[in-house]
Amino acid sequence: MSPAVHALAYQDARFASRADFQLPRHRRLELHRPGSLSKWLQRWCPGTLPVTVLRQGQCLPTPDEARLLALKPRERVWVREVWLGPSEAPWVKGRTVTPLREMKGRLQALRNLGTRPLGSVLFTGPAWHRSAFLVGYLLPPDSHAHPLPARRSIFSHGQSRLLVTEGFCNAYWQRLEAENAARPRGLPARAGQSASRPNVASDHV
Ligand SMILES: C=C(O[C@@H]1C=C(C(=O)O)C=C[C@H]1O)C(=O)O
Repeated sequence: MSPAVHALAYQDARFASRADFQLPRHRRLELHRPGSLSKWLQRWCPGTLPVTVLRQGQCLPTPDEARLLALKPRERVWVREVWLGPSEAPWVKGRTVTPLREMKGRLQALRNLGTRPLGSVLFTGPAWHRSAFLVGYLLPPDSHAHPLPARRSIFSHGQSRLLVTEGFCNAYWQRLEAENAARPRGLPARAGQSASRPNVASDHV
């Protein structure tokens, strides 16, 4: 699957936290992995983690984002959409949304992130508070693309909030499951193994 197909398929995908959410237990647990996801993915890359920026800039939020961030009607946000992992078969689709009016001070630096992963800002320097994960699916507007198991949480610091949504592609599950199968029994990959700062809080999004 080329990134272009992915980009079209999952742009502005709706997040659905569904009552019929069904995943094998190990995948469900994986969605709650604490710490920096980009750092976790980094171990699969010999050099730097490939980050493909699909778009970055101002737009209107999706209805579910507006609701979660309690935005005013038609209030604009700054959005960044990326693929993390090899461009021919990316592992994770990331979408970060912050209300424009909250994009002050240190958050201005987000505009210059480029292909550095967001995790390099969120998990180093001053502590961000991270809400508990909401898990579900990313439902693409294009019905030919399949839903991705996904999670989202809000990072907050002072008056600033970032809603980060991460959708996990087949290539991610395949790689992880191959790795687990190769590991001696009783030694599962430990949640938070790669976390520089767990940064997990108890309140729900
Ligand atoms: C939130 C993190 O950042 C990751 C990096 C992103 C980016 O560079 O835009 C987006 C989503 C995340 O998966 C993380 O590393 O945990």
